[in-house]
Amino acid sequence: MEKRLRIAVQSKGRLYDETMALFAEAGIKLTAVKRTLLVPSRNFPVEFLFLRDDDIPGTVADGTADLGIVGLNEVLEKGSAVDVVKELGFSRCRLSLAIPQHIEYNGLQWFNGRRIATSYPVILRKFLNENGIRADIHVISGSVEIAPGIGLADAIFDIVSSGSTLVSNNLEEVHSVVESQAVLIKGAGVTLSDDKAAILDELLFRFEAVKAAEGRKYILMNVPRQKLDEVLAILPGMKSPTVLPLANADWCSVHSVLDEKMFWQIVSRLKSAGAEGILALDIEKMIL
Ligand SMILES: Nc1ncnc2c1ncn2[C@@H]1O[C@H](COP(=O)(O)OP(=O)(O)OP(=O)(O)O)[C@@H](O)[C@H]1O
Ligand SMILES: O=P(O)(O)OC[C@H]1O[C@H](OP(=O)(O)OP(=O)(O)O)[C@H](O)[C@@H]1O
Ligand SMILES: [Mg+2]
Repeated sequence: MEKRLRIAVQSKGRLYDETMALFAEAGIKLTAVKRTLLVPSRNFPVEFLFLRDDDIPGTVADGTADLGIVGLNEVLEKGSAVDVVKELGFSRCRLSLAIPQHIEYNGLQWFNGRRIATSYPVILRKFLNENGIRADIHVISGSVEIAPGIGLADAIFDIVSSGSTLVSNNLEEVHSVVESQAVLIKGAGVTLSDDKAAILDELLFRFEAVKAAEGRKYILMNVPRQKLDEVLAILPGMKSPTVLPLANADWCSVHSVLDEKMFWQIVSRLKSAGAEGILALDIEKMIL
């Protein structure tokens, strides 16, 4: 039987969409089986094991899945024997301590003797121990941010991203403990078979190509030959911009790749230097 790399992914929730989008951009398609736990790809030797995110680190650690995609926060909380193979750059958030607004906060000592509600007791306990804080940890599995408002706790330790959940619950972030993002994990110290290692290499190669293209634009413009040097001096090309002749010999077409942010910084300079018909196109993949 053909070897497939088994990857545990979240079945639904915040990680699901971006995880599936990453595989789609990497050209990896699923067979159209809905509501199945184990779904093979129809064009790449992987199969997806759809799970709740809490179960992903353990499933990878015990070898049921070869790889997993999960938030680093869950990896740290579960303490499972897994290694991070690659940081994937999405679902960025942090685990932070937050207290009711308008409380006079005098630093971490404030937490001494307080009750802190959280779904991440392991990470919190470790942090408190390291900082010599003795506090009560009250474990709840969801809606942590309402705990202070209903008198269940004095403070919370929870996921923060934009901070809007805290604001709408009259809470203030006072200390960020862990930065998290989605990560690709494998069993700690596990050596994959040659077949599976080759599939993982190809997967990582494709993820790199997708990532390299993110935030980059392919730009094209028409430039009078006389102004070519001036325009080229403005462009920070990957290596060197491509210059192509046009039907009108006085003009040429200049192509380059640049950061989207950079595009806005230089577009008016390119125009003033004589460039016309400037186009900026999305890049789907980029192999460096
Ligand atoms: N607001 C946010 N912004 C960015 N990333 C987030 C945010 N909230 C959570 N995450 C990340 O996404 C992961 C999954 O969040 P989600 O809310 O889907 O988890 P869940 O409710 O525990 O899901 P499951 O049903 O699979 O157990 C979190 O562990 C965290 O890494
Ligand atoms: O800082 P913010 O941008 O507001 O994000 C933080 C919130 O996002 C997550 O909840 P989510 O929205 O996934 O809802 P949930 O409580 O159902 O998990 C997390 O549990 C926080 O409450
Ligand atoms: Mg969960």
